[in-house]
Amino acid sequence: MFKFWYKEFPQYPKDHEDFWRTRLIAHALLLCSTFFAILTLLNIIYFNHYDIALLDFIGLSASLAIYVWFNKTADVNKTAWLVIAMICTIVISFIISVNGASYSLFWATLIPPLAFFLVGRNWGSIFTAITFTVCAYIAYLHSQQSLPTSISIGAVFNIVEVAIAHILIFRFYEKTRSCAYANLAKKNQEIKKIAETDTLTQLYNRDKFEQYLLATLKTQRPLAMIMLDIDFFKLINDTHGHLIGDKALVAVAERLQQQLNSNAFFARWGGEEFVIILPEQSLRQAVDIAESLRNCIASFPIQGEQLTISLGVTERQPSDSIYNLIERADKALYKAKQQGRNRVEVN
Ligand SMILES: Nc1nc2c(ncn2[C@@H]2O[C@H](COP(=O)(O)OP(=O)(O)OP(=O)(O)O)[C@@H](O)[C@H]2O)c(=O)[nH]1
Repeated sequence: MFKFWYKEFPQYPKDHEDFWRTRLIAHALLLCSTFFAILTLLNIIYFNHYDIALLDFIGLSASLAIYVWFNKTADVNKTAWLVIAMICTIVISFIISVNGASYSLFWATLIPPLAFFLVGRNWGSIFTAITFTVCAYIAYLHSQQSLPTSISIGAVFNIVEVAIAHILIFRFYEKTRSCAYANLAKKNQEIKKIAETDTLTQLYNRDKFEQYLLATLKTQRPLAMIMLDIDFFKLINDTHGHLIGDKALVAVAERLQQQLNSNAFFARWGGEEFVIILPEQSLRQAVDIAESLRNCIASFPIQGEQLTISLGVTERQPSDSIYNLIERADKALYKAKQQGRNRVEVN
């Protein structure tokens, strides 16, 4: 039973902004259902108020239906709206049904924290204003009609002041919370980018490449891989120095990137070696792409030197692990180097 109510939503992990919202929705719906179930039974068995029992039963069915829908769709935003609308209706109808008895007005104080957290600061302000306006209006009617449980006109002003204070405090609180989450999400994005990017070329780095390849291999879809290396790169460093060598590496990476289409996953393997994953491509197609890459480097000088690259190509076999695949591409590259460089070889 509790597993059902406290279902984990994998799309909202602990560091996700909506993690605690999913918890609050589950708790609110659990409380509403329990509350309505008890009231339905009490009204049938103890008070014999069948019409009120029917309303409570409708409340019970609504909270259960919302929960089932929430479990199915995991749509936090829409469910948050349904929950806050339901709870506001319950609170307002309770206040009206007991003709604004002073104890009932305290229940209105539940609305600001719930509404601000569930539907944000603008709608939170509106829900709070509506609920407290109803309270103030009822208090005002009492003062006009001089009912036995009459609330003074001063109480009306107090309710309005409390409403404004609630709105201001909860707006501030909600703004602080949402800004903190937005900053955290931005920083997490930046850290993720740094962790997966090669600082020199701005391509993906080897860690990211291995993660990507591992995930792609799990899909059982065809793919081809190219491993390439700049020929005699040591000479560039020795002749022009490492800074020019760095510039040449960046220029090679940019030129190759321009040649590849957006489906290709291009990463720096390390040093002057690069790797490319070509999803949904056969060996034949990958060899054509490798030839076009070889050509685009060999056609124009870079940093005043005519560079060339050697490339090894392989395609995925059904039983491949990440290591088999890399090993075959590496062997093909070794063959290209052995056979004279500036060429494409297959394994
Ligand atoms: N400038 C610069 N050089 C690098 C970088 N990473 C590796 N290298 C250099 O790349 C060179 C690679 O040399 P080798 O492994 O001997 O290979 P090569 O000279 O390219 O010869 P072949 O691969 O056999 O064609 C070394 O001089 C490394 O210092 C880098 O980030 N920047």
